[in-house]
Amino acid sequence: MENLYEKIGGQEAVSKVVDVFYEKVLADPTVNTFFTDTDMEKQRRHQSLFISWVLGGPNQYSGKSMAKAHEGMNLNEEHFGSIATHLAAALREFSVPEEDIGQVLEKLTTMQDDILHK
Ligand code: HEM
Repeated sequence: MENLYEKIGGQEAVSKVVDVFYEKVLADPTVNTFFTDTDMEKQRRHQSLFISWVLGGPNQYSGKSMAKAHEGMNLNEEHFGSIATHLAAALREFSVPEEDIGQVLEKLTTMQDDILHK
């Protein structure tokens, strides 16, 4: 991915995107029940570092692998679609061009097999 991380505005901007993303996730009954026992502050921190790396920024994520992080959740395509849609919508709110959003979604799709049915 050409450096979308820099284009968006670095770590600070990504953190704002992630805040908006989780507002949407927590308001969505399709997926919010998975997060009832989650420490959302830690989750936002990890997700910010992870998304930064996805966008072509520094690799500072030191959390679990995607398979490990979602182990025992038995997530399906619908769950994945909701999460991806909320991330796309959050990026859109920060005026990220559709073409760039498409690239992010493509990259997330490559992780689908690691995340689902675990
Ligand atoms: C695009 C797909 C996804 C990405 C990139 C992603 C990314 C992440 C990351 C980085 C973590 C943190 C792991 C850690 O702290 O070590 C995590 C944990 C988690 N994710 Fe995902 N995730 C995705 C899809 C989903 C879906 C579809 C769901 C459920 C609907 C979900 C629910 C959770 C939950 C509940 C946690 C654990 C929170 C806890 O430790 O309590 N994720 N995910």
